[in-house]
Amino acid sequence: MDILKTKADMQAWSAAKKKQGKTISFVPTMGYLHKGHVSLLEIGKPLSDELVLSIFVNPTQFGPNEDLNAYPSNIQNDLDLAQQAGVTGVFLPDKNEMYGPDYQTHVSLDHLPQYLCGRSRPVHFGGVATVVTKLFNIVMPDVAVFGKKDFQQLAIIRQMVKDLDFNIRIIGGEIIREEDGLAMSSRNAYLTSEQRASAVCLSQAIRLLKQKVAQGVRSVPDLVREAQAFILSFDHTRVDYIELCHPQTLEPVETVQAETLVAMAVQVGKSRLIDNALIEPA
Ligand SMILES: Nc1ncnc2c1ncn2[C@@H]1O[C@H](COP(=O)(O)OP(=O)(O)OP(=O)(O)O)[C@@H](O)[C@H]1O
Ligand SMILES: CC(C)(CO)[C@@H](O)C(=O)[O-]
Ligand code: BAL
Repeated sequence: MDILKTKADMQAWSAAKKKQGKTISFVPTMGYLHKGHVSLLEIGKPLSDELVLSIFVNPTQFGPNEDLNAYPSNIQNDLDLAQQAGVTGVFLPDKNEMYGPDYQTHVSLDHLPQYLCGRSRPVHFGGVATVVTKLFNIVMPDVAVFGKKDFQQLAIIRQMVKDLDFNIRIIGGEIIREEDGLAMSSRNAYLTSEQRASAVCLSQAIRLLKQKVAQGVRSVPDLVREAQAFILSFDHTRVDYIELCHPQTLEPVETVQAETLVAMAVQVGKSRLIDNALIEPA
């Protein structure tokens, strides 16, 4: 497994592989790897000859009051997991390597970032679109794998790849969960044991909403009210949003008539946790 710390080294590595006729799968991450990340590596591995993992905590996708400086890190453990998963190249740049002092170009999308997480994280998706564009140009993958836990991020990347004509196949990996249903996340590391017990409220609220829809409830305000009350019955929780929306446009819906995305963000202690699922009315 090769570790590449500069853009030039990474580009040269990928160019050399391509010259040998090899294809490249790519999994971008911010590190502190867990089984969710490993599942994306497992998806990417059989699809190409080479498997590249990037680890970069991208400062431009964090707002001023977010957890950039507290973001967890354990590079040695990440490298061990990467090796076990068959990664052949790790891109591990630092902040100055990615953004020089005169950096001034940003990628933005008109609509998709306005919904869901974009409302409370106004700079987030511009930062993601910009860094993923840079990572695609540096790693030059044939295939890139993103998790469905960040459903809106995946939708934005797909749109960006289409709009900007990247010749990269984008694959979405299913959400990997703890035994009690909590979606795995690097931010689960911030939870105290009491908060960890409350964190199950997101996946349980999704289950509740699925049950209500199966019972025939169709009114989104009613569904959201029920889910909100359920989540607030757990200690240490604050609802950022619970929304039901169109799975492609992410526009809010008023009634559940067709396949609908339910997405939520809940602050549990210091962790802002997200979860989502598709609901199909019977
Ligand atoms: N539980 C999960 N199941 C599947 N994919 C996941 C899961 N958690 C994260 N991913 C995916 O891993 C990739 C890298 O995400 P990232 O490094 O931000 O991890 P994270 O655990 O989501 O961290 P955070 O706590 O910042 O949300 C993204 O494509 C993300 O959607
Ligand atoms: C895609 C990504 C690596 C860009 O920094 C990040 O948003 C993430 O880990 O999901
Ligand atoms: N997985 C999304 C990265 C972030 O929350 O900044």
